[in-house]
Amino acid sequence: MFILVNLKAYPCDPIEVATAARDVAEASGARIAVSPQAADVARVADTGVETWAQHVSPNAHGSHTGSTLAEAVADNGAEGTLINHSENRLKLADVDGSVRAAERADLETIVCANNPAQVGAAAALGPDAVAVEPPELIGGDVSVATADPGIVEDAVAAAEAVDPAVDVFCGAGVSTGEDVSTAGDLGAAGVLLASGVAKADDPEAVLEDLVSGI
Ligand SMILES: O=C[C@H](O)COP(=O)(O)O
Repeated sequence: MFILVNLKAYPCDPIEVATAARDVAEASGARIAVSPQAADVARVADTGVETWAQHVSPNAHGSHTGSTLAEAVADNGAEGTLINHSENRLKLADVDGSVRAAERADLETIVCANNPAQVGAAAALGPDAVAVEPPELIGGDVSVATADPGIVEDAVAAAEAVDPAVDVFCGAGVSTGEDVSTAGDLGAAGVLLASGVAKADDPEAVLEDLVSGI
């Protein structure tokens, strides 16, 4: 199980979380990555933790003010990128363009989706993985795998029907090792989480609990 921590725009210290994630990953052997704000990618990557961007733009180099180039985040240490999110919704053509941009820059990709139908559409674009996240459960206290296990199972089936090579993650409300374990039992290859770590008083303790569920 891959644990990907999205820091969103929370007012946490990205280096504190990155250092904790690096240490827990090294001690446990678990795969843990941190996805900071674009401006923090380089210094988070400098900690040695696996680092992901929160977004890359569909465009390549050129006259594109305000874009986040896949090549730029890769050059600054990112190994992968999220694409699309309930909080940063893209048109399908832009999701496709961003997956292609990430491929050009050798970034691993996870496309977020709100439901199994979107998972199928996203899987057809050939990312490495898709993440199903019911918007109403994001930022809450109850894990998607507990509140709506059927959506995880249906997402796994939807991706499998389109492209069995595309892994399925789940996210929303994940904060404990038991949540990780339950997600794995439902067929998820990993979890995407944010508030459980980014808003924690002790991020390292939460990460240690999360890896206990792998
Ligand atoms: O990208 C992460 C997800 O939106 C989950 O967020 P959450 O763990 O705060 O529910």
